[in-house]
Amino acid sequence: MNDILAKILQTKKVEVATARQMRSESDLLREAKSRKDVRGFARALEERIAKGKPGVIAEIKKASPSKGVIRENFNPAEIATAYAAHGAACLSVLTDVQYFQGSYDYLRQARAACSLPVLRKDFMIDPYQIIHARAIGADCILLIVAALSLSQLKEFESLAQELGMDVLVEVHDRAELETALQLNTTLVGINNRNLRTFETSLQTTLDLLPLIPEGKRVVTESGILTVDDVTLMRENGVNAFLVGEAFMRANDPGLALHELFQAA
Ligand SMILES: O=C(O)c1ccccc1NCC(=O)[C@H](O)[C@H](O)COP(=O)(O)O
Repeated sequence: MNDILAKILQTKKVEVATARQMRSESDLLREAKSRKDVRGFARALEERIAKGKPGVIAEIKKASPSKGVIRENFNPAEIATAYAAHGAACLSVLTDVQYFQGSYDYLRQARAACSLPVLRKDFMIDPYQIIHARAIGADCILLIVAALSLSQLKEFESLAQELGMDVLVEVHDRAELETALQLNTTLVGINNRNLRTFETSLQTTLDLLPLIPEGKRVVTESGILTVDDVTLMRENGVNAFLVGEAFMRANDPGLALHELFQAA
């Protein structure tokens, strides 16, 4: 097994320790709290879905551990503008540098280019990163159950919500889902990709769906590549999607979004 997740989490520890030396948490918190520009992430998804449309979280990702470099011609502001013009509800921007070739600046640039709410897609292991997410403009953070204890999940969720952000809690199996359901957030991401083996199957979403209570919003994540994939999910009552690679490989990511979801 290639335990990339363990390696990523180790890198994050070093990253956070270094960042703390450069800037204190209390200083960063002042900046995060002074921003009054949170955009409602969950609300934007719900508004689309209430109109009978799919709620698409369109991802901006240059590279990934499973695929290497996905997109050479990479301009986050242009991509964000194209996604917004073609009906995305929200954006997801990878900010991890080492494994995804992401950047905080990419998040800033994408958010400044449109009015969509933005998910900071990263590996949260420390409150410092959550405060930092808001300081750079994020409207939502990702909490990966496989990476955190229940007490960390609850602490990080509270902090994010205090700062006005939404939380997308991500699971891959039944045990993780049981943990995730102990949080307040309505947004439950089912990652079809096993983060340790990279194996991706939409069956993961279909298997966990019946275990999700009313009031939660399921977001199917990873491996949505074709119109048939979207149709399968919609037929099973899944209305929120997080899609990266299918758009990032296209010449025109906005057009790719339109083509993938126009019939849905
Ligand atoms: O994408 C990877 O290789 C990966 C490896 C390890 C941890 C996370 C990883 N990806 C993050 C994601 O969850 C995806 O970027 C996101 O769900 C979109 O997936 P896709 O549409 O398949 O690009």
